[in-house]
Amino acid sequence: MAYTSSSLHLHKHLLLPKTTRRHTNPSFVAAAAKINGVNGHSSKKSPNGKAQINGDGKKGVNGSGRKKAAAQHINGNDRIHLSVSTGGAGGQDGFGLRVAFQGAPGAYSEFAAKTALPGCDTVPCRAFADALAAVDGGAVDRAILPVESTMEGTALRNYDLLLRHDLVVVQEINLFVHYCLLAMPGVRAAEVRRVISHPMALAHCGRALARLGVDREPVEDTAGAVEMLRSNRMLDTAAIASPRAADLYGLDVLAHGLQDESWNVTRFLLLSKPPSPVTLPMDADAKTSMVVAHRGGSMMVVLKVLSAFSSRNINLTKLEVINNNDGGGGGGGGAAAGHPVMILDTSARGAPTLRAFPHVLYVDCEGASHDPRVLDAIKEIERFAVFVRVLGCYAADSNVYDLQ
Ligand SMILES: O=C(O)C(=O)Cc1ccccc1
Repeated sequence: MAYTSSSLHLHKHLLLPKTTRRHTNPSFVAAAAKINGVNGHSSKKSPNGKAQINGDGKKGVNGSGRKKAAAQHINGNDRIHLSVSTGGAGGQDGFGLRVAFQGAPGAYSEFAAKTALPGCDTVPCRAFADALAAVDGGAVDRAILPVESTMEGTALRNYDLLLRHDLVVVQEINLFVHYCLLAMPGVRAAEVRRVISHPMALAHCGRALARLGVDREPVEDTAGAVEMLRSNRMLDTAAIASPRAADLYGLDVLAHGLQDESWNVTRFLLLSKPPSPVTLPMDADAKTSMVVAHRGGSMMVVLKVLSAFSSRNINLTKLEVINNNDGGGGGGGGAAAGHPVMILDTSARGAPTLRAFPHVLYVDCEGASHDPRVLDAIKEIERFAVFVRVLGCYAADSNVYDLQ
């Protein structure tokens, strides 16, 4: 992406306040662990009443409300898995829904989809753009998209894709991403010359790969890398993917926990065609995501946006500043010549139009989009912004779900 951005929020303590971490094993039976302290290092174990991940897509496979306890050790953090009950991460099962994801079966995005809607049927797509086109065109009911990670901040390319479509955010899912190094059965670590994976996975494991002294090659997705190893019987190449992918494709795990940071969480958004098919429970904590386009002078605009929310006591969970061509000095992360952000404007009567904006903010706030305080804040922002589009209003979920 040619433009630059600066993330004012995406550090782990702001991304995931008061985190509850929930574990799902490959058959999606969940257990939960509550981590007090946000970075996973100081995990104070505390029982948590309920977790909500269903079995492997079949009704009634898990134990409703049954409590379980177990301990495991990853990256030096002891955690306790506590309880199991029905329902997806957002309390929905998703039976009968088709969810498009990018990658081959076993990709992290597929796990995220199954965590959100355990009963859904997942539909693999070659590219994220294909997944979004599938939901836009009505071929599937939802698409799942990774939009930010604790290690790399906002996935700007995926935000770009999201903004070009008339889709709404219906759910958020935070997934703990645990990377393994996988190879064909019998291959030893010393024989590996090259590692293939999704670019994000390669970036997240940069230090480990440098230590191994191997070449890196990006491919479409983590599970696709595993599939490629298997079908081409590659003996000098390893893939970075999940332990679940190792099981699924019958590969050996050469190393666990390859990520450079032990706390590696990716946030995914579940998207649907508007209007949102999800009704928020009355007592749900909600979040609203929006994009704000403005004329430049980012820092002043940022201050005004902050004031619109803070004067109404509304908390922000994300504020990302994008500037592409203001010649340097636009604030945030600086500026660089590049392409404007293309946003589909669905507000006007008639066909939605794709509009180009050089200065954009991505904002997530606490509260529902119909909450009078949030509505007022948006009205205030509209007085100085060029364009505001609400991307969705959904239940806030600060849990971090974990594959075992
Ligand atoms: O390649 C995958 O498995 C994906 O789903 C994309 C991805 C890659 C790394 C972290 C999170 C999502």
